[in-house]
Amino acid sequence: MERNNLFPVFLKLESLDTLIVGGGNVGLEKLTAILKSSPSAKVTLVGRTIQDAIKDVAKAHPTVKLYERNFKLWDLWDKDIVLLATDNRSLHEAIKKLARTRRILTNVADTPDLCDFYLGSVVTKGNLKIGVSTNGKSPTISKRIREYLDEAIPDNTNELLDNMQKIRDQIKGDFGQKVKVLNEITASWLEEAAVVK
Ligand SMILES: C[C@@]1(CC(=O)O)C2=NC(=C\c3[nH]c(c(CCC(=O)O)c3CC(=O)O)Cc3[nH]c(c(CC(=O)O)c3CCC(=O)O)/C=C3\N/C(=C\2)[C@@H](CCC(=O)O)[C@]3(C)CC(=O)O)/[C@H]1CCC(=O)O
Ligand SMILES: NC(=O)c1ccc[n+]([C@@H]2O[C@H](COP(=O)([O-])OP(=O)(O)OC[C@H]3O[C@@H](n4cnc5c(N)ncnc54)[C@H](O)[C@@H]3O)[C@@H](O)[C@H]2O)c1
Repeated sequence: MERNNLFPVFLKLESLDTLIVGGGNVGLEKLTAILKSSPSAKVTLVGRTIQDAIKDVAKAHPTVKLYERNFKLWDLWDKDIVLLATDNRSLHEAIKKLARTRRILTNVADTPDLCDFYLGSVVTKGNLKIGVSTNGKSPTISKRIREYLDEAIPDNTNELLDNMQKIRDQIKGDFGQKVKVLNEITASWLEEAAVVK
């Protein structure tokens, strides 16, 4: 069976610098996806033209900066992550090459072959976050799995995490003992979840 070899990570976009090139529908989609998970992400968006909807989003998010002009080489200089969302494929190929020489991780809209990483569908319940990837096979199925998990995972999951954190801070003893206790008290949670299922 084929398998998904992508390595998932959860980025702290408040302390990284992200560049989006393109101020159209796809630029808006990428910006919205980022801010939904990370409302204080530091994002610079450069677009020859920028949709009003993007301008509205930027007004509500002070960490988003907009530049209504063509992409310039120096836009890459202080960036960690780049998302390309223009309607110009050869521009995307050229920027991707430049970004690679600077070791900047790049996502290229509609061009999985040029992507260093993909965005995923995201389920969030308080501190719990689940990222879904179909390896680029079907973004629609990613979305459906997100909807399924969103329904299936109880809204009070964050209380469970808060309680576990308290218990984790209170348990004394060596590391091995602590891990044993934490596993024992959560074993029943898994059984209960199985019963509900
Ligand atoms: C998760 C999400 C995040 C986001 O981007 O916001 C995302 N796509 C979403 C939705 C979505 N995108 C598209 C449709 C229309 C139906 C369809 O085409 O299938 C729908 C569904 C809808 O909107 O209902 C069009 C599309 N997308 C890609 C291509 C190109 C290609 O596959 O070649 C085309 C064809 C364009 C064309 O043909 O013109 C490629 C990618 N899209 C990915 C992510 C990456 C793989 C994720 C994975 O592994 O599953 C990857 C590889 C790159 C990337 O973008 O990082 C978001 C779900 C949000 C949610 O949870 O609601
Ligand atoms: N809109 C969608 O949902 C969708 C779906 C599938 C595929 N696509 C494809 O994705 C691409 C982008 O789609 P879109 O709807 O966002 O297009 P769009 O025309 O709305 O936006 C393109 C953006 O790129 C900007 N741009 C072009 N050249 C630039 C440059 N040199 N520097 C800076 N900005 C520049 C434009 O000013 C504009 O803001 C297209 O190739 C489209 O075919 C879009």
